[in-house]
Amino acid sequence: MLRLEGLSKTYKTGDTALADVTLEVPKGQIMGLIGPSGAGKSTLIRCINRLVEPTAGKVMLGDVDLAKLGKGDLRRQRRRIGMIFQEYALVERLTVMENVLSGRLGYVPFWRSFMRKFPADDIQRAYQLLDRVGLMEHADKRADALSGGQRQRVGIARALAQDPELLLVDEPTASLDPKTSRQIMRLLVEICAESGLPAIVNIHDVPLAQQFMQRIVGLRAGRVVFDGPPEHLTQDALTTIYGEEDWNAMRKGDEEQATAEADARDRMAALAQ
Ligand SMILES: Nc1ncnc2c1ncn2[C@@H]1O[C@H](COP(=O)(O)OP(=O)(O)OP(=O)(O)O)[C@@H](O)[C@H]1O
Repeated sequence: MLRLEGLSKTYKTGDTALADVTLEVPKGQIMGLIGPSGAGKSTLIRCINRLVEPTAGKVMLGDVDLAKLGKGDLRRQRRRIGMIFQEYALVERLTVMENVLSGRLGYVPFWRSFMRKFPADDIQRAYQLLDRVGLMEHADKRADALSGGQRQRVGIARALAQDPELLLVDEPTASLDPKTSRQIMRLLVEICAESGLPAIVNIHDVPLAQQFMQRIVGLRAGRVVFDGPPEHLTQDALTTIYGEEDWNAMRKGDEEQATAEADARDRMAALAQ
């Protein structure tokens, strides 16, 4: 379980990116983080793994306050947090299997990782994970030979290989088409439910968040202005999060995109006949 208590961040420039955020993500819950550009979503995720140093507050992962740790302890504790990124962050010239095994690097001694000698248990687990994300037959391919959706599946398997207690997911579908985005979201939701992992997903796409997240937290100017299930995310709530003008513009953009997708589908269907 993750608990943030009074988490705040003011950058040296004087920008207050997070102001007194308190929330809890229980085991197995997948929480979507939404909000306009500059609301503090990335800062929140980065304060949890301390890529950004919080100005105040606690980041409790189980009994440990990550915000308090010195460098050595932090390095060890970071193993407990799996990260999944928008741009996948794979090593392109390594195989899918090697990329998944790299999730174990925090656990194996340096010489073993240097020689790429991973324990048999790690290799067996990596195969299980590849099977789980539907990439078993691609294990020996180089990462740069995969599609975007397949790369993100590798990213998910690598994060899980770490045996994390928390997943932090930063715009996992921003580089993917709508259908692949939904497949990736479904996979993430299933995995969190199966393994009891709590997850925070930074997500720009509101309809996608509404479709897949069990809980949505809306940030505006560094503060939590909405926290509830997707069905409570009414037009009023969205206006509170995004502001009247921005929300209308976003909605219009979504409608245009949906019309364009439907149009493309119709044309493909006509061509197929
Ligand atoms: N390194 C930095 N130095 C100074 N200010 C920063 C830094 N990073 C972010 N900020 C500021 O903190 C605020 C929150 O930024 P953050 O990137 O967390 O928002 P976000 O919700 O993730 O935005 P986006 O959706 O555009 O990625 C913004 O006002 C931003 O200008």
